[in-house]
Amino acid sequence: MRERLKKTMPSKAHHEILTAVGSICTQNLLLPIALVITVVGAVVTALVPPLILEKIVDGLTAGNPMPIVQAFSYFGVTALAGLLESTRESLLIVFGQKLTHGLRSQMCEKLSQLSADTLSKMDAGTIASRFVGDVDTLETLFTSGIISMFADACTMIGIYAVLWQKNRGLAITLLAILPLIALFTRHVQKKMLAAQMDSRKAAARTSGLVPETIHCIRMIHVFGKEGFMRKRYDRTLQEGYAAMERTNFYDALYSPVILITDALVTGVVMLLSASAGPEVRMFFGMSVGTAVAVISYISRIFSPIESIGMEIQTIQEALAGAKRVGEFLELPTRLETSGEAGEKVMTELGKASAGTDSPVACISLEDVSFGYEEEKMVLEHLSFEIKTGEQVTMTGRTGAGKSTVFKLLLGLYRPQKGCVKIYGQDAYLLPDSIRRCLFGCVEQSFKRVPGTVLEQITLSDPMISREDAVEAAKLAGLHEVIAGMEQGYDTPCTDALFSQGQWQLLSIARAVAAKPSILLLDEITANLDVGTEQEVLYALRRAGENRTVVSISHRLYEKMGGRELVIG
Ligand SMILES: Nc1ncnc2c1ncn2[C@@H]1O[C@H](COP(=O)(O)OP(=O)(O)OP(=O)(O)O)[C@@H](O)[C@H]1O
Repeated sequence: MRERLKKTMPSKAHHEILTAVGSICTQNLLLPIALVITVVGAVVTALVPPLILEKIVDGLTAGNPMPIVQAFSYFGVTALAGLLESTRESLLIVFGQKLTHGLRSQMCEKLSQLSADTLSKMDAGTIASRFVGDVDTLETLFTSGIISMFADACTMIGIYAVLWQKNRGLAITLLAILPLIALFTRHVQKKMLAAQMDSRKAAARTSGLVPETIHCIRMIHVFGKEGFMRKRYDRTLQEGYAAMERTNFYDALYSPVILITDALVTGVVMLLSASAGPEVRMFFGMSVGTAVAVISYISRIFSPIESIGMEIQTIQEALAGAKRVGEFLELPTRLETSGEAGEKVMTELGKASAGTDSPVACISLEDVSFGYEEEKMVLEHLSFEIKTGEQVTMTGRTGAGKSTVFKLLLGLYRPQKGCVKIYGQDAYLLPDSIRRCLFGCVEQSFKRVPGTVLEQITLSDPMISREDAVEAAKLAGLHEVIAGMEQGYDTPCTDALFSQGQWQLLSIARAVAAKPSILLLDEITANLDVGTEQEVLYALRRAGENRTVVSISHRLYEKMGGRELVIG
């Protein structure tokens, strides 16, 4: 199994998972200790009842009276074995829950550390399936998979040791059969892994289609693409069913083969033990009591093998999920941010707002070259400076990289060459808290978050008070509209609440609520008619006072005023 684990998981992903599980175990140290005690205890106590039964039956066949103490101890040990087993199951559930909770917390932390570059290459469905299905299968790997398999292996070894003492002929027969069963098990294991991997891939594709469909639902209806989408769903679902059927086939094949072998071995051993030949009896002969115990043990040695077959399926499925969680945990994170750079920016910002002359430009790009992919550069050798309080409009052909410049200013990406500086510090290294004080962004369309109108403006940031939000809405010219609603700022936000222009005003309110010193405006009037555009421009003029404003606009340069900066 370890070999399989190595083959199916790249070593670094493997290491990430083991580290995560290790730290969860260390935080809840008592739990794994109690688990080991109950697992071993359940295995040992389960071995004892057939031995007591053997003594009772041998005594009875010798004509002795029923030994009450032995009868009670038989029931007592059987009850204890059951109790330990159910305690083990309960502890496994608690352990599994701690594991999923701990893993999801670590994954959430990882998600917040991922760079925009990494995130933009992943689709929402893939990330969601890592957090939901894959983590659940990882829980199964440790609870119903590895731990159960360990318990079953201990049971098998224990039973084999007892059988070796009781009936050497049977022990040797089993020794000959077990490698064949192991080979058969391994064959089934390989086939199942392949089917499970296909099944998980198909499941991930199907779950990725759901958010994609919701995102594009209007376009799908407008262009009548329902049939096309249905066929895509059908295709991935069919792939999933086919892979699942292959898994079910091997699952259905495995159990009967093991059960038939169990029956055959029991029958043959009983026939041989009843054989008249003294050589055969030397190996297979036994008392009636031993025969009762041996029958009980034979069925018990086969049932863990059968369970191991079931556990193979669980482990195969879980390994595929574990591999994906491990790959997620090893994704490259953003570079560490620098508190020192943040402090320096705040000092310069203080000087700038006090009107003190500073040699440091608010924004500077120094010979910047950047491409989302190494071989396809979007910006090459770009240099410019923007001073505090300047109003700059970036123009240039479509695809020249204007929006990309914004992403670099926001520190979402780092250029391959050159440096992007905000008040003299590398934009990529600025802590998020500083970035929120520095930048307010307005995009072409408003990105609504679940919640009230107030939450659209504050984004639940504890640093932005209700008063700040109201002030921001007044500046954007939207206060009267919001105040006129029945629940005012506490109105739950829906798509129908505002018109296109009003959404953009709300976007301006969101951008200025944290009182940033720089406003970044990306084609914010692109979707508006002339009347609404005018209204948004008035709001922008108010919002832009005493701020550095950098806007992207194909057609508004004349209306926005300020300096033109041609990109590309
Ligand atoms: N996340 C991304 N991954 C890969 N390539 C991207 C990504 N975002 C943008 N690009 C590419 O970068 C180039 C510049 O895009 P960008 O949006 O910066 O241009 P733009 O000047 O703002 O264009 P427009 O005026 O049409 O909005 C385009 O070729 C685009 O395909």
